[in-house]
Amino acid sequence: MKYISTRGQVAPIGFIDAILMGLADDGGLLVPEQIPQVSADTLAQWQQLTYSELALEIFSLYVNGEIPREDLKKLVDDSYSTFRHEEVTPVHQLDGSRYVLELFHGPTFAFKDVALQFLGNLYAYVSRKTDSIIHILGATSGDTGASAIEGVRGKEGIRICILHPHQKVSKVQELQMTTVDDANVLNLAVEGTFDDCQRIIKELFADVEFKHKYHLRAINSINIARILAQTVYYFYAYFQLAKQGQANKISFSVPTGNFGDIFAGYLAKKMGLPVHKLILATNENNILARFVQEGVYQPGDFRGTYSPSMDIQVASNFERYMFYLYGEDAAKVTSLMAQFKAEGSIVIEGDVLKQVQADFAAYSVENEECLNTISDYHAKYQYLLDPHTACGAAASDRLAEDGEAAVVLSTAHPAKFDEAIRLRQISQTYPEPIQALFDKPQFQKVVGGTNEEIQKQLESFF
Ligand SMILES: Cc1ncc(COP(=O)(O)O)c(C=O)c1O
Ligand SMILES: N[C@@H](CCOP(=O)(O)O)C(=O)O
Repeated sequence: MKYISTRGQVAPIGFIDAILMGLADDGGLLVPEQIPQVSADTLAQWQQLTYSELALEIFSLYVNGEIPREDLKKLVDDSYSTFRHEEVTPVHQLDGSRYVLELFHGPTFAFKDVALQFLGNLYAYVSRKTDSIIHILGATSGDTGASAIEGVRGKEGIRICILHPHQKVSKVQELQMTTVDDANVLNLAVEGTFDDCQRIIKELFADVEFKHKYHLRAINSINIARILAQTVYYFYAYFQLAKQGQANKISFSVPTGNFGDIFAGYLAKKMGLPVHKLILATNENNILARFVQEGVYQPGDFRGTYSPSMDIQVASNFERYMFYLYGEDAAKVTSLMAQFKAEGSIVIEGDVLKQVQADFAAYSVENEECLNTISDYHAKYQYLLDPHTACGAAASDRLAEDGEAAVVLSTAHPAKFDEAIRLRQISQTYPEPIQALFDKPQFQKVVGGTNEEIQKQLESFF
């Protein structure tokens, strides 16, 4: 298995090189040269596996022997032993057709832990085996940062710098990142939005000389390892429902911002997982929902919402989807991305738009509807949704079809977003690790949003 760039200007590289490269050196995103196909027989065999066993099988398809199987098994076992639930990502049934796939049982109470516990251990492994310097640079709207820091804090040979939008993440998210006192962690609070943070890091990664000089590595979903690790829970959830005889028509509703999580579902489907429908749920920052509905990909005005981790306009993984939508035509992707840079929009129509609408259904959830969904589910199912998951649930309810088993991906624990929950007079008890954060000192630098300023910070930290 080799990895190629969506822009076609990187010679095929192996798994470890792809992880280390992060953003492709030609500015594109890395994808597998061929998507491995999983047969019906293999699916049947995988159905009885534990989460870790399943992850090992799926990763093996992509690692292709570059990491000995026993080492890969240890990496996987170590990564998922930190989860509080023995099933890692359990499926919770709400009623006869509604399910919640709980992805928040990892150390930082968000779905990011599923991939970032693994990627943190993988980086430590690669650093030991290949003597590579690992200097991680990431951007976060709140969850990736906390989770990535947790994955590598205190690890020898690794340093991590995370940019987050100053005062635009929840209090718990901010505390999770900034109360970490390990010397290998630097938190920069940027005066701007998540899109500013993401643009800055992408521009720094695209400066290949700077990237190589400072050994910059990615932990965002531009790194293909993130996507691969996130495919596993789609398979796992499918198997849990199949055991209940619910495998005929399964839809997944995915709270979406950077398009990484739902792209992992798309990849799982391309591998052969029988997914009926992928529902793309956005908040009021609804560029992606508008794209699916109307074929226009064009950022609107930034909206601060109750689901701040999805307050994203320009979605990283959109480019990976374009690559497959246009039949793996790297030249077409390159020209579309150049057009987006120059004109600020991409418009598609006709059969291509029909294909998008066959691949995804989409719905954007307004602030009030998000809160209503939290109240409704709490009253009806005695189940507390976080506001991101509530967007997924609202979209799922809106687009559900008869005879469908509807799985909503629960991407965060409600305790991370108590600001929104309190607006509906619902009180919750914080889990102990979250409560403990409020007594700790914080470490962060507030910085302006210019590349030069960030570059200077990195030069003195790395
Ligand atoms: C809680 C939560 N839900 C949903 C999302 C959106 O996921 P993605 O960016 O992969 O689309 C994020 C951020 O990534 C998040 O932190
Ligand atoms: N919502 C994310 C934004 C970054 O997304 P990623 O999946 O590319 O890391 C966050 O919480 O930081």
